[in-house]
Amino acid sequence: MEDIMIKDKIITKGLNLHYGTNHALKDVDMSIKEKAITAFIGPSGCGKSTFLKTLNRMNDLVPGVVIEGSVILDGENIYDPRVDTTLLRKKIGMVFQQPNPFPMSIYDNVAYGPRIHGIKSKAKLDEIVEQSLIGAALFDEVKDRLKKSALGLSGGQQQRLCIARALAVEPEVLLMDEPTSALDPISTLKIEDLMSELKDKYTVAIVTHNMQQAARISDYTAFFLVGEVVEFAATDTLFTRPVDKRTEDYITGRFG
Ligand SMILES: Nc1ncnc2c1ncn2[C@@H]1O[C@H](COP(=O)(O)OP(=O)(O)OP(=O)(O)O)[C@@H](O)[C@H]1O
Repeated sequence: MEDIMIKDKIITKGLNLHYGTNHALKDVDMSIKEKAITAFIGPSGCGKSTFLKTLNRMNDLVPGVVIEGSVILDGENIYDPRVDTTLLRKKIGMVFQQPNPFPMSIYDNVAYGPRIHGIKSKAKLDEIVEQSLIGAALFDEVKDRLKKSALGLSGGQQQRLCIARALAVEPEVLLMDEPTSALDPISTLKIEDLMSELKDKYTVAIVTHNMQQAARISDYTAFFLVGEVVEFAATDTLFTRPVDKRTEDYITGRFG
């Protein structure tokens, strides 16, 4: 019942991706619900990151890549040649495994995207920076040193800064590729808490190696195996009553 009422933000249909001769995604059909967290799990090399990156066309520039099928965002195929990828990536932001702040001040990191999109007013930028840092649960820790280098922050703070940087251009979807795998347990918990807050406003998709993390924070989970989605369900269902034997073997730690 619940599934019917929640809107699909992104739908993939018959999505295939080849890196040269490597068929990395095989006929992936999936729906990513609006304002929910969807997690992608599965053993190393099964295509989780590749799938995540197809959702904002980050694989386009990989030499030899061939992508077939469609990725429908709010009813429109993002692989339509008329789509402006800069605007697409404004709408669908991304956070990577290693925090990657630019070598500039905390303020300038967050203001970077809005400036590129033409915002010049200092008052407006000040407001965006503050709101984005608040949104990323970082403001209180950095409000007295906004002009200091972002590289002086801890790893966990840097990752929240990267989230603030993504939020600053007002995205609708946030893609996160193992955002906590380089962080200590306390920073990880902070990011997990933050993600639960973010889903009130944003659609979130996360790749994680950590099944407990997927079980803790996500609403839906997809289990990938060698480029295929073996099972996709509400997280509670997938972890307690998996339908496919391979899902059961994976979540009970029999392989992976
Ligand atoms: N840029 C690339 N060029 C060529 N092959 C690639 C590229 N990126 C990934 N692959 C291959 O595509 C397959 C899927 O990789 P992908 O990184 O999506 O898996 P993953 O499930 O995210 O793995 P991991 O959990 O180890 O990050 C692998 O066989 C990988 O070697």
